[in-house]
Amino acid sequence: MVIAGWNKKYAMIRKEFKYSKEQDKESAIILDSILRKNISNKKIRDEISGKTVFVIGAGPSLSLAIPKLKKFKKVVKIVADSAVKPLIENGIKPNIVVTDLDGDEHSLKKIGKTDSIFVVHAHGDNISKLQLAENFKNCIGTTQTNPFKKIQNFGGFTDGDRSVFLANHFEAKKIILFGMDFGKRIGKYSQTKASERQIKLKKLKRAKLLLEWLSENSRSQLFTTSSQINGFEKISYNELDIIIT
Ligand SMILES: Nc1ncnc2c1ncn2[C@@H]1O[C@H](COP(=O)(O)OP(=O)(O)OP(=O)(O)O)[C@@H](O)[C@H]1O
Ligand SMILES: Nc1nc2c(c(=O)[nH]1)N=C(CO)CN2
Ligand SMILES: [Mg+2]
Repeated sequence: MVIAGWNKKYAMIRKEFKYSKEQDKESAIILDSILRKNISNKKIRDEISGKTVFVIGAGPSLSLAIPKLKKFKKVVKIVADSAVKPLIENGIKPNIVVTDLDGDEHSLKKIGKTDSIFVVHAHGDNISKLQLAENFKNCIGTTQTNPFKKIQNFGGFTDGDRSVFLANHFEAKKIILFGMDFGKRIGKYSQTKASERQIKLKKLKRAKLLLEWLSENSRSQLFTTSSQINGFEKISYNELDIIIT
């Protein structure tokens, strides 16, 4: 089931970014046809339900977070797109990758061969990239329109906030954010082209508002090590040992 109120949020996003519902649907249909061996939700639920999970984005604070993250080998890490590359370069393995396939292709393909679970998002502007999903051993597909066949909708917009909506959907006990700064600076690890900076900043603004909206009804405990988000408790890296228990 789609999170209550999502369709209204999606209508606002379509209006703000001038997206076409028809193209979003078309993309989802193509992804559905590509996902011949999509995995069951049980696998992903087992990773998340009742657990503390980290959601890792590609904001400026990711550089500071990486040395801290190395300590927490056993904590489930849900990693948004461009954050995958710097993490694997530092020996940190994502358990779940949330991507609309515009992160570093080489890193996505490399991790796609392992047992990490991929949550691939189809939208009207990534149709040409969907074929990449064939490289992922464990993969599920998502859309921002209505779910159908193998394609699901857990809510959310950018890869980072969609990771939080995913963790919320599968009832994580605690969700702790890293590299999720939003604000006016795009992180150096983000694969954003110069021509897309303005639109990216607008997307980040929308993503933050969606997380604040989610926090109003979430049953997960929400924390952030990055900049302040209403509804999330701001914590320091020193507090992690206590909070993850
Ligand atoms: N200041 C920031 N700069 C970059 N990413 C950020 C920032 N703050 C939060 N994030 C989160 O990190 C995620 C991963 O960053 P990345 O640059 O890969 O995004 P992206 O792949 O372009 O995202 P999307 O495709 O969803 O727009 C973003 O989806 C966003 O939610
Ligand atoms: N149609 C469309 N949908 C999206 C897009 C986008 O560029 N086009 N980008 C997203 C996150 O970056 C999420 N959803
Ligand atoms: Mg992306």
